[in-house]
Amino acid sequence: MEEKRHMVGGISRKTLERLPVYHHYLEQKEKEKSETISAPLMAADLKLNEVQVRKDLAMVTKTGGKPKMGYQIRELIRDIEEFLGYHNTNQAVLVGAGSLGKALLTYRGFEQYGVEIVMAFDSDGRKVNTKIGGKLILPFVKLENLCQRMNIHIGIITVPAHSAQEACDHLVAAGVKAIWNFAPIHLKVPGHVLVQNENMAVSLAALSKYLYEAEKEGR
Ligand SMILES: NC(=O)c1ccc[n+]([C@@H]2O[C@H](COP(=O)([O-])OP(=O)(O)OC[C@H]3O[C@@H](n4cnc5c(N)ncnc54)[C@H](O)[C@@H]3O)[C@@H](O)[C@H]2O)c1
Repeated sequence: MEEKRHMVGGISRKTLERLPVYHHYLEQKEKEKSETISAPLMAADLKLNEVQVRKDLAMVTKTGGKPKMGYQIRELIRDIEEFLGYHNTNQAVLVGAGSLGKALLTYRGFEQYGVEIVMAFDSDGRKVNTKIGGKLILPFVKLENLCQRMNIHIGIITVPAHSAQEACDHLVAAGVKAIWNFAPIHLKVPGHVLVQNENMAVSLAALSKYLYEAEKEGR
């Protein structure tokens, strides 16, 4: 079961998490007017293992790299987008239109990754029927019915930790299959539902530890 949680559609989460990194890097290279890229250069720039990069790219691209020339950047970008489903737009709803929810609702970049937040739900009557980033905030009690009717498959949780499981249960009951969770809590979901946790504390802990070690070593 634990093993299954590390896999998404037969691919390891770690691999899946590297693909958007490659995508972003390649877009940057394209902006700099590069047309081709080699696996060793990508690996060195991204501080990754070269064999790993080659393996990941072999999984997403049909064309493969050419000796000396490497990969065509445009083709590689297109292949990664196709692999990750960036071209199929999935509608998402957000639960909890507070500070973080507001930031996500006003961010325009998610559509590039195939996700469109269509509306939000909140239990605070003062927020209901207002709009944030052009998206309507609806009463939490309407979540199940509306998500079911609209066939929504992605739910974003930005409520306080103590309300997150409740929000999650309603999303799952409404037919949501993938949850992007920002609340610092482990959510219990049925086996067919994928939870992607965004835990900023983990990233901050890594930064703190790095600085602590660097100070100890006098770097
Ligand atoms: N703000 C950040 O930068 C940040 C960063 C990392 C993680 N988080 C996490 O994200 C979550 C939200 O943080 P925030 O700072 O935006 O909080 P917030 O208090 O500003 O917003 C929470 C919102 O959720 C609503 N809400 C509460 N219970 C609800 C329920 N049962 N159903 C529907 N709506 C409900 C509230 O009315 C409020 O609008 C928290 O779990 C927090 O730990 C926040």
